[in-house]
Amino acid sequence: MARRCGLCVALDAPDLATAEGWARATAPQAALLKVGLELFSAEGGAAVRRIAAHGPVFLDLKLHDIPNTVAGAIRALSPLRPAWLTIHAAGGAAMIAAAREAAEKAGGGDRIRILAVTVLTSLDAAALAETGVAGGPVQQVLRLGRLAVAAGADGLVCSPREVAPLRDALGEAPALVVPGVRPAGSAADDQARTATPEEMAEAGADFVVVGRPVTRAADPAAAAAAIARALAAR
Ligand SMILES: O=C(O)c1cc(=O)[nH]c(=O)n1[C@@H]1O[C@H](COP(=O)(O)O)[C@@H](O)[C@H]1O
Repeated sequence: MARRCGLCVALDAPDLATAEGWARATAPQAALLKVGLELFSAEGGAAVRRIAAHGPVFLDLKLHDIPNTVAGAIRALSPLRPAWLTIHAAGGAAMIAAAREAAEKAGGGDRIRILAVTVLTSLDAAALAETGVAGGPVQQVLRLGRLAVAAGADGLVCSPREVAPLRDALGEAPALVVPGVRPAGSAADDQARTATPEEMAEAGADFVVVGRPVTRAADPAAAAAAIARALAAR
């Protein structure tokens, strides 16, 4: 049976008023609302608290540091109660395990779920090779995905192209969260590994993350509704 795939709207705004306007417009279509580095850097924890009034929050800070520092950051963030929080899988098994432990200690039944970012969707094979990683994105995503799930990550962030290989390798349990999704005809922007919502339909993702195609549309509510319809029509 096909999984339900929800829309996560990336609220990448320079201020809370703009982000909250997008949240209000898109919340009826959105399974998650994402507060990322730009909004959090501008507005701090107030952004998470305010956006949480419109729907479950995915706090995307992509933590990447030594285990003790990441665990401390998660303790400090835990009063904000985001549903999901990102760390970088490249931080290694000990860092991922420390993140999971900190999330468990911080919180009851609705603890923060840890998502490990594998290979950023803005990197193509050549850009990845420049960082010293040979073998291409799929191989590296599988390597980091296996490591992260074994170390305690609840889910993974990957590009549309790696969803099917990750499901084959890791089964149904880990949540797969997929940015880089672009409706047909919309600009790729700085994303390198993309697919349309329709192409995502059967691939087995739990959430697609979409920012600019929604937030820069003339009518963000209509753009979100169109993507939600495309995801549901599988
Ligand atoms: O962790 C993420 O959400 C993320 C990981 C990744 O590899 N690529 C990626 O684009 N993202 C985020 O997903 C969103 C994509 O936004 P748009 O490119 O505007 O749709 C941004 O908020 C990015 O920070």
